Amino acid sequence: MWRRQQTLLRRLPPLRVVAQAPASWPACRLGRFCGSVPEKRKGKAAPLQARGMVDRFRMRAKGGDGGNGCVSLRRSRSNRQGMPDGGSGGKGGDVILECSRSIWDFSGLQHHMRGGRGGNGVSKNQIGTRGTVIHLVEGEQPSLTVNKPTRALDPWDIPSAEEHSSDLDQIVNIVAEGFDGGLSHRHIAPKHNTDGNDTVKGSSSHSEDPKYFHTCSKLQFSNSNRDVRIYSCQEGTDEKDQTESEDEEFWEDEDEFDMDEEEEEDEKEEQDVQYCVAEMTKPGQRLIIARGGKGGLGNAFVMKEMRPSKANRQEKIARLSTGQPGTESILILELKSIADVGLVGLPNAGKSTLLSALSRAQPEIADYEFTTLRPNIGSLTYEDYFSVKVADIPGLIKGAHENRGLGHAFLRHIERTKVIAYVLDLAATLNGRKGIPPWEQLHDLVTELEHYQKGMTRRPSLIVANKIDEEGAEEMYEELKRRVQGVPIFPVCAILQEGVPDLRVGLRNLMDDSDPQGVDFEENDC
Ligand SMILES: Nc1nc2c(ncn2[C@@H]2O[C@H](COP(=O)(O)OP(=O)(O)OP(=O)(O)O)[C@@H](O)[C@H]2O)c(=O)[nH]1
Repeated sequence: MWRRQQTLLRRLPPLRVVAQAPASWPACRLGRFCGSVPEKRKGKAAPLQARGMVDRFRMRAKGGDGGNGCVSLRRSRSNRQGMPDGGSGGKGGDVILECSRSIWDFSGLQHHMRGGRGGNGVSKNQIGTRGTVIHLVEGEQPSLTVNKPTRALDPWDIPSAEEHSSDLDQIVNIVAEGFDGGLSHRHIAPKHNTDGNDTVKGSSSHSEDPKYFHTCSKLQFSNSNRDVRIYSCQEGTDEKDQTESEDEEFWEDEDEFDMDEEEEEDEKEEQDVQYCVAEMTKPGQRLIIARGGKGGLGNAFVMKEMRPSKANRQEKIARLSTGQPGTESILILELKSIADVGLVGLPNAGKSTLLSALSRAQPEIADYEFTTLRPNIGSLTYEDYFSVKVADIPGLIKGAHENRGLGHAFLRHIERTKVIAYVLDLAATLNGRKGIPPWEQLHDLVTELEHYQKGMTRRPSLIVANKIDEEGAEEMYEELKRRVQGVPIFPVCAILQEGVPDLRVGLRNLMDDSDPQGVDFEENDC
């Protein structure tokens, strides 16, 4: 078994952890293709992948095939004909998706996941042995108890843009709770999550059974505060040669399922995707994404339990001894932040500076556009220990919905925020700069958000009029107040942290506010 693990390890590339990773990636949305594997299309690289962060990922999972039952006779002096003693084959391994705090993004994930094949039955009534594991991260130790959340790597510990989390997130061990996402089965009912916290619930599955995880090593590719880990476990050790050849076939498909092609294929197949079939938001949640096939029956079992007639005995034994194939599914994994407040602004407006002023986050700040290439999340804690998560997403530009700039790629991270804070640069047109006036910035931002999701701008919002320290900014601020109504406007100098305490109060008020309130400004004003 050890040799086999080594073989598999060699074949799998080591998993990477993205060191400069965002802190909080709570929800993972899964979509399942109900159609067949898409036709190969060569071409452009996926834009997000090119930028380093993988927050959308397509993968194919295949449960391990069940091992074959053994046909064997034990002969003795007293029984020359022999007694059937062939053991049944082991069940193929399931491929399980697990939500974990230590995953940053999908960059360490394999596009193909396959559960191990169940071991073939052997003579003397032994069933296929249990326990071969596919490791996803090099160097992790096998664990006997994986049915609880693990904290192998705390995202807050990784030096990057995120700060130390002060909120005491409850680590809820939902542990599968009979969690059968049913993804590996024929029918999947789309799940509509309303509160962003619920998850798929279902009937019982193996994952409840501690036995099932026996000798299953959990190893993770990593992501975040809420994240996803995939591992595969197997009941039954297979016979080396047989499995290896099957594995090779599976990995060979990799070319046909190339990462570069996936993003563009997504567009083509939009109509085939069942969106949001499951959401994983709490550490420890597990989802079986492909089930291992049942093992074939050994002749000892068939003879004892089924007592086939002499006439069809051989045929029946042969038929029942074949292990069943594992199921297969193709999924899209998508990361979504669950921040409370989303900072939205044009590039260079000072969002990252503001995030670092509001919280202890230390995102990259520079005097050029698109410094922020991935969302950063900071935690804002009040005196009464009320905590608010603030997400700073890469700058939006006009036409983002037509995929200009970083496009809509990151907007999904603020899709669930309760409050939107529009960060406007008061100094964009001052001192000879050729920027956009703040009210036009706001107009562009609102337009882009509405393009992304209708009604998005109706949620509680405020405006951060940043760079009030610049010469002429006061006048711009007055003009902005005149043109924009309906939302509070906070003059701020993020760099000197001026106006930040008031802004904190304003954000808190909006968090407590139950009445939706959006930006309201005269069209002809902008
Ligand atoms: N004068 C002044 N400059 C500021 C203020 N806040 C931010 N800046 C500067 O504005 C520039 C852009 O700041 P960032 O925080 O990187 O802006 P951003 O919106 O995150 O930019 P992107 O990453 O491109 O989206 C930096 O040079 C900051 O020093 C402010 O209150 N006053």
